[in-house]
Amino acid sequence: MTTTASQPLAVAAKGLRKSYGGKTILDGIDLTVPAGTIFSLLGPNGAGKTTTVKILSTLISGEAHELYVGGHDLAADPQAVRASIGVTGQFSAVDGLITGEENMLLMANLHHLPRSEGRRTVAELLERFHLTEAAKKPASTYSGGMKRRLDIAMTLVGNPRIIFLDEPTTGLDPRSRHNTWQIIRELVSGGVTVFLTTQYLEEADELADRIAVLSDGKIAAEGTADELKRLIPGGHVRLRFADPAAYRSALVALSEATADDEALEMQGRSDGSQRQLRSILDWLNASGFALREVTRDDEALALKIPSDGSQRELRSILDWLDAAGIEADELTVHTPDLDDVFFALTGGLAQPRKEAVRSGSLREVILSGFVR
Ligand SMILES: Nc1ncnc2c1ncn2[C@@H]1O[C@H](COP(=O)(O)OP(=O)(O)OP(=O)(O)O)[C@@H](O)[C@H]1O
Repeated sequence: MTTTASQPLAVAAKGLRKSYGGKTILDGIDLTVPAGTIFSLLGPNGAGKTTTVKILSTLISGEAHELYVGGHDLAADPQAVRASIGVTGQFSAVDGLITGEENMLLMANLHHLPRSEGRRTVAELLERFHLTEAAKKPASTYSGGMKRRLDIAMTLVGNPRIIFLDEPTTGLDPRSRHNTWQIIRELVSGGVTVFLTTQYLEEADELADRIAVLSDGKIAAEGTADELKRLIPGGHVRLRFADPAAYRSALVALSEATADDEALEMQGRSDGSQRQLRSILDWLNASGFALREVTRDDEALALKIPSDGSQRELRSILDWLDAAGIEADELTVHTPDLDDVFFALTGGLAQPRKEAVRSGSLREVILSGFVR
């Protein structure tokens, strides 16, 4: 299997391209999926997710500088790739006219499993996917969730090490969706690699070790859910004060830090020591902190400070509070959710922010007369 320095790779693609009639669908994308992990390809309708899955699972051809699946060179040995993967597409492979068990046995035949081994595997999988009771009923009588479970169970008959799940929970109710997530987690804990496409950001957030956002035929961003959330503005640290005096002190400390050194000297302020002010200014410089974007919530006695929530930034905020002798009663880190990331990266409209925080620059705060 292809490996990085640390881990074998289930999928390694470099410069993957696909065009239909002169229209570029995939514009040279790179994908790296370590074995035994869940990788999610996220993108809006028509982004090229299914096309990617189809190429990686040998259903259609694509061009690439390098394309390995399950350690096999896809161009040189597609048969070996097929033997190591399972695919569950958007459109179910389940035949409604025959029973669930018959659907499974058909798959066992397709995989040339000996009869007794086929029966044993099918019985085990039906049991594992809670379909034993319904096994003898026509699949057309199954609910959407049962059909999806049967579909995934059918994919597992050949014991694949890599599974491609193309939008596996589209159209499922929340309970069935959670059941499917549980199944996916169990698969991965058994060592299987899952390559998942989805339009549900929550799904990628829940399941994926790594996420790639596909937009306009390119990977717009890739990383863990947390890394992606830090890529876009919107993250902040919220400081809440129980004591109105402490809240005002924090505002005063910040407001003094907005004034430049000269102005401070001209003001001859006496309620903040030079050392304190210096430490605040140092902190602001060190953290690259955009002071004008601090917002306040007078009712909640809370300040919202833009931050990526990283350890470094949290430390500098705490250092600043210490240096200014201010004690906040609560410090919470808010990162944007994947919805924000998705809209920002795929060019959609940004979601309205969720918190109802009165905003205004600190200068506006001061000018409004709140801090005297
Ligand atoms: N056989 C084909 N011939 C021409 N164009 C195609 C073909 N298959 C896909 N496309 C086009 O390629 C683009 C990507 O399609 P694809 O199905 O990969 O997107 P997707 O990200 O899976 O979208 P969805 O979430 O809607 O399933 C779309 O514009 C689609 O119309």
